[in-house]
Amino acid sequence: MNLREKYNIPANTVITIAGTVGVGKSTMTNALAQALNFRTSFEKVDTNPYLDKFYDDFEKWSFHLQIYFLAERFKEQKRIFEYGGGFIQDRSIYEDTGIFAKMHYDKGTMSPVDYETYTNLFDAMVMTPYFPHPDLLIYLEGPIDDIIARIRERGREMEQQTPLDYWVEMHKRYEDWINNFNACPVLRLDINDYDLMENPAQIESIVERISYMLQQTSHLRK
Ligand SMILES: Nc1ncnc2c1ncn2[C@@H]1O[C@H](COP(=O)(O)OP(=O)(O)O)[C@@H](O)[C@H]1O
Ligand SMILES: Nc1ncnc2c1ncn2[C@H]1C[C@H](O)[C@@H](COP(=O)(O)O)O1
Repeated sequence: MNLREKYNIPANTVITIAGTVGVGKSTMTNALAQALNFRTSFEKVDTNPYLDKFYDDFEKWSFHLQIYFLAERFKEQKRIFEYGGGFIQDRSIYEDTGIFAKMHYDKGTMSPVDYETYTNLFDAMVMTPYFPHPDLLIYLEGPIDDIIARIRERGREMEQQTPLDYWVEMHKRYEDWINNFNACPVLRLDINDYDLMENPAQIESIVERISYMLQQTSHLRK
């Protein structure tokens, strides 16, 4: 019996993993997908044609990058729907607008007119009754110093050149964002309470908590 069956997790469940850059979303996505025998939906960083340019010049490329991410995530949403669920998704679509687009607008690196065009498009595509929300959002959180250490350790060139203030600001915004998030149920995990790299078997206790949350919120999906 696999963990999905053991903990009664429906085969069509869709779980999205949220949290700031470097917190461990991809690592968690892989571990959970393997434990539950689910498919994965990843952000494609290496093939993103705007990401490097964006880190070089936020002002010039913010709008292009947000439109690109929106299109990519929407295509992934369609793929998940077509398979009938059973997915772990690395990063939620809600973070694009709630964190990234808003932060760049507030900081002046996305113009008001671009921000309005983007949020209008986002709301028309996503915040409608026709858009299926995930069954659960797992929010990964932890101290900023640990997260910066992970960004360094991963070593993506464009992220190394970005001022530390950028990650600090993002970390703060994430805390405010998650405290007000209500598009779907949320399970919060502190990265210092588990270590999937040192101890992969800990995934079972996370699956158990997921199962509990899904049972507590099952009335919302009927
Ligand atoms: N439990 C952990 N302990 C130490 N390092 C970790 C842990 N989980 C992830 N990492 C490392 O942190 C970095 C960022 O993790 P990643 O899963 O790519 O984050 P994200 O997808 O949120 O950006 C990677 O180098 C990864 O190997
Ligand atoms: N919507 C976004 N706007 C700007 N930058 C973004 C957005 N979504 C992801 N990113 C960046 C942040 C990281 O450099 C990479 C991948 O994110 P990660 O959290 O490491 O999976 O893309």
